[in-house]
Amino acid sequence: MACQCLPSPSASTLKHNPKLPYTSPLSSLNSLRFLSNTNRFTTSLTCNAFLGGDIIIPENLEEIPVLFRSGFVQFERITEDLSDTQKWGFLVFAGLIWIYLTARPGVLVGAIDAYLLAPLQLGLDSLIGRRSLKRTDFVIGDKLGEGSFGVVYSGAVVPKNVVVEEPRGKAKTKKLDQRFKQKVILKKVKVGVLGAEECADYEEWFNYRLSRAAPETCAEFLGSFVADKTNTQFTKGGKWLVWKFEGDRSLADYMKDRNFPFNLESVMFGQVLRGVDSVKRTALIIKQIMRQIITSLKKIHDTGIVHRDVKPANLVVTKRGQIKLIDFGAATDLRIGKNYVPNRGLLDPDYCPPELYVMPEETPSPPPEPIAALLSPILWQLNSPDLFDMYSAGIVLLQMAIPTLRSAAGLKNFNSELKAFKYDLNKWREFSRRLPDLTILDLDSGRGWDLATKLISERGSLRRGRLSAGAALRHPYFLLGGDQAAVVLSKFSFTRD
Ligand SMILES: Nc1ncnc2c1ncn2[C@@H]1O[C@H](COP(=O)(O)OP(=O)(O)OP(=O)(O)O)[C@@H](O)[C@H]1O
Repeated sequence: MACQCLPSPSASTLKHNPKLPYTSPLSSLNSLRFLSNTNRFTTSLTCNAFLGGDIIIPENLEEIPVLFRSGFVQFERITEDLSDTQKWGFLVFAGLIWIYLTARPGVLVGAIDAYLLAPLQLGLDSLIGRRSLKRTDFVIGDKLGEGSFGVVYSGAVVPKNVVVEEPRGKAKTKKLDQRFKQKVILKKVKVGVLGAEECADYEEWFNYRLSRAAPETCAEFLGSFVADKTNTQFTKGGKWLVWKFEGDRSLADYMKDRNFPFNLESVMFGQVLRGVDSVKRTALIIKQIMRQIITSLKKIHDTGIVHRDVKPANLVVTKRGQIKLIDFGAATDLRIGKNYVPNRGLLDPDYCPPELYVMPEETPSPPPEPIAALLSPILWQLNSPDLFDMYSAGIVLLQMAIPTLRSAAGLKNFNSELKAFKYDLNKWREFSRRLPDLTILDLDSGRGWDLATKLISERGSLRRGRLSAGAALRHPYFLLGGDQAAVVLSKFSFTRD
């Protein structure tokens, strides 16, 4: 029961000697040894830290948890020939290495993901046939959009018992009928466009990576295929990426509606918020949307990924009121330097922060992946690349809260004024000629406005100067969780308006 360095007073001694627990940190720690087997072990180590004495070997190793026990025995074996000072030096060094490897963006977790989880995912996907999608598995519906490297279509999975006729003549797409239940989104990668295939490969890589690291933040990725023949829809050799259909409309679509944000109220909260005035309802809906956006950004930033194209058109709203990030074609993984090309700014100018790039322009091209990964915590600490997305999130907040900024022209005017005021939002407020309606942001002593000023700003000489996603979620704006309460209440309510 006892360890070698300390006398071991029995529990009753401690009880009958009122002085003992208070006489010294050592004796109080000593008394803790009786609380549990685990405590006995860890406390013995700790009290020696107070004493600067020997590392102790508990007499009864059976009584400490297996993991600790084997670690302890290993440690003793390795450090057998070292002096006490060297042993402590060794421990401190190991602690620092641990802190470094687990600091953002997570070298250790990244290595586990790259060398263990990714091959495992590949193996499992191959087993269940997810990596062997083919052209005939899908029907293509309407065109939804077109970006620089791909054209996006709605579509559906062809059920096993259904035979689909190929569209003839000019009818390039099919109307999706009742037979096709499982809706999907397909992105056709442009053939013959410089860099298109490379961008598509990156987008695929990011989708697989996020499906392991933070699946709830983005649209579910189903995989890719290469067309095996040419017809009205397909070009032989052309690549297609496929996602689960997550929702009819993006946040941009909802914001175009004059009824915004009330058109999202039932989606977000399951019902119309009764007994709350319209200004407060507006504020609650916007807060819930912002909370979801910033929570997702925190999760992807924790894995070292910066999205670089955060905007309402890239946020899909699901039927259950979840906001999902899409379009990772411009994303970069700064843990290993994936899709990071110095001097390449890719973002929509309306949402782009003044620094234009995630890293300072003088940052060199990344070294080979393992070395880049080892250096990434330093790079991340020095440059905080995640703050790039936080600026865009700030613009989304302003657009939702200030109706005149929701139109393309209104946003452009705002951006040129802000630039003239050197990205100082308070100056813009004071001197803007357009007298913006800031009612929503000024509620609760201006918490929303305060958050906006801390997201929309220059980076400053230390390259901080803006709130990270984690810090933003701790901002007083989010601390009053009325929106969260409404979400929780909606889960208990069965009435839907
Ligand atoms: N998983 C999804 N579920 C529902 N809708 C989606 C999904 N993915 C994309 N969309 C819809 O398709 C549109 C285009 O998608 P996406 O932004 O990925 O394409 P893009 O070619 O990169 O377009 P752009 O460059 O113009 O943003 C989105 O605005 C959205 O409306």
